Amino acid sequence: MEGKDNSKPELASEAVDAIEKVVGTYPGYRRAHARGYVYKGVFTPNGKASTLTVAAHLQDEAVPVVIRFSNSSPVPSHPDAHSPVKGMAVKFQLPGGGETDLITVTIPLFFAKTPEAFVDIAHFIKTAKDGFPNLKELGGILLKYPESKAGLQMLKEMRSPASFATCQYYSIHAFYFMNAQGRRQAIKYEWVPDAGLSMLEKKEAAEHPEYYLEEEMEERIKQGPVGFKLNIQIGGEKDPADDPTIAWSEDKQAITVGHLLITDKLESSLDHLLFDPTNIPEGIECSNDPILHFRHRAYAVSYARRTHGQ
Ligand code: HEM
Repeated sequence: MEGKDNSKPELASEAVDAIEKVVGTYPGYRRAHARGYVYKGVFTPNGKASTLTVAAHLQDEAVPVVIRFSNSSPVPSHPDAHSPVKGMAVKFQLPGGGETDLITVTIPLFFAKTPEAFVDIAHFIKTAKDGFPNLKELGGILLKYPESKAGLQMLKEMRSPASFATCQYYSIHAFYFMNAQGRRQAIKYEWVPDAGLSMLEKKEAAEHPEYYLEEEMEERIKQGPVGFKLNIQIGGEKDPADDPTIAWSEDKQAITVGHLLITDKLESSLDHLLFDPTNIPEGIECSNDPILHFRHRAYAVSYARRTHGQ
């Protein structure tokens, strides 16, 4: 796939090495978002995306999905409250065969604009507490990468959620929808929880059991399926499609294109699934965001290591 990621081939391994250098190596685990729980469910599109894209899972047929909720920390034993940013990775089975992935997190911005900046920032981290970088140390980096300020500030202010089911999740990156006439439209994705938003104060989260989010989901699913709306934000002329450090203007209406129901937990958090943000079907294209394309390579490095006993 042609992308705007022109970074040197070895940078993907360097990025994963840099994470391992800060936090250590945990064989068999993902090098980021190490602790996660896998569920299954059904996604039902409502047809509203069909004028914008021919993507098969966004037409009118419900499709099976696998969902992995995760803590963003690269340390699998890290308590839930210590890594407030959460991930939601969804694998859709396409009608007619094949799969596509949509990976989202509870923060709308990323702190690095390029793969080189990500690796440089990772090298800048000299100490970590509980496996997490000391954000105060990152002050110097803002002089070099002023565009990182908004993302780092947001990271600092994040609170842990009451539940994986009470967060809004963002794709951060833009993608292009392509319709039957070949028209291209930049979009971003958001999962909006049926249960509404609910976050915990820092002190409150620290008083919860270490892995309260797994237990909470277990109880919640016993009461019935957990739902999310899939919304798309339509990019305007002033919304950059290739820069993950800049949020799109909030003033436009999101369009709901479908609904997800999560029904059951699947076995094993130490799963061998690979979610790849560039794994997209006909009718969707990656934007030129270099981080988006770089993730394809970095995730392959992490996947190869964790599935080969490293
Ligand atoms: C330079 C930028 C980034 C690097 C180097 C990076 C690195 C990684 C790595 C190594 C993994 C583990 C992959 C695996 O073993 O399967 C991972 C997982 C993940 N990343 Fe990133 N990441 C980056 C940016 C992002 C961004 C912008 C998002 C926002 C959506 C994101 C969200 C996630 C999520 C949700 C997972 C867990 C996926 C799963 O459940 O399998 N990452 N990342």
